[in-house]
Amino acid sequence: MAESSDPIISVHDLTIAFGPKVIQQNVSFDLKRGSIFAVMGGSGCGKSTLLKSMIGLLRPASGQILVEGEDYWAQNQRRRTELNHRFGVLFQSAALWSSMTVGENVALPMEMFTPLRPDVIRRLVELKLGFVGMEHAVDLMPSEISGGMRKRAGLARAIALDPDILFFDEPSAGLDPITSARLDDLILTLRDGLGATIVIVSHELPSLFKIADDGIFLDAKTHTPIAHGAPRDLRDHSTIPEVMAFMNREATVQDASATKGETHG
Ligand SMILES: Nc1ncnc2c1ncn2[C@@H]1O[C@H](COP(=O)(O)OP(=O)(O)OP(=O)(O)O)[C@@H](O)[C@H]1O
Repeated sequence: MAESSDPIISVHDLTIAFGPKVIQQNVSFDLKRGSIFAVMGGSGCGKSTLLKSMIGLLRPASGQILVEGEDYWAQNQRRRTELNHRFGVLFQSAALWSSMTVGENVALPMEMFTPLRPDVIRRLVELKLGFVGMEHAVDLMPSEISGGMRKRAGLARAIALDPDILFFDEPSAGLDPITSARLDDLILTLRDGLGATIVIVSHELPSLFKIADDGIFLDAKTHTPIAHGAPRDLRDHSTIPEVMAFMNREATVQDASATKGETHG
């Protein structure tokens, strides 16, 4: 892990849009090296879309994403692909190839992007699966393992190329609370053990309070971030009604217009 205090990624005045439909604008934040950064906000506010623009799947309408000072979207495709090797991604579904064993899934990025010999790859696959406690599942098919195990296998694949920045989109979706808590511990281990920097999109507030030390809150109504900070700090100290309601799981936003809208009998 580099010792520099410079941000590993800086997002500057980003606008993300689908054609004329602006999803979020004026998005700016620094991703501190070694942090676990939460992208928060209600359904449809643009969390996954922001993630997509950070991992190279969606070109922003304007603004910059600097990866250690290098303007990601100003690079040609070849350079962007090189930068992508620094990124590990785990989507909600874990997205394992169903026709390949767990081990083959983890091996795939190494086969595609490294010149390593098959026996070396096999050893590395065992190491990666060992890291997530899945070494016994190397020869199983994805259909033979549970949802939590699939997530862990997806994690092993996400770290196949030793990325230093990991992106997780709803990693605990569909998991029971205990499996979800174990995944939190694994994410902390990835940060502390491998020195990775992690960006996480999640609605799981207990998980965010436990693991995230920074974040951004995207507002669906105004299409712009309305708060920055660690989820637990936003929960305890934010005075913004939308943020307070979200962080404290309140069904209604406590503001003047909401109170006015209440009817009694
Ligand atoms: N390919 C697309 N074309 C047009 N609009 C899209 C596309 N993908 C997503 N959107 C829209 O962009 C907005 C943001 O979607 P996104 O999936 O990023 O939200 P989210 O905050 O991740 O939501 P959730 O928490 O429900 O997963 C939504 O209004 C969605 O309908």
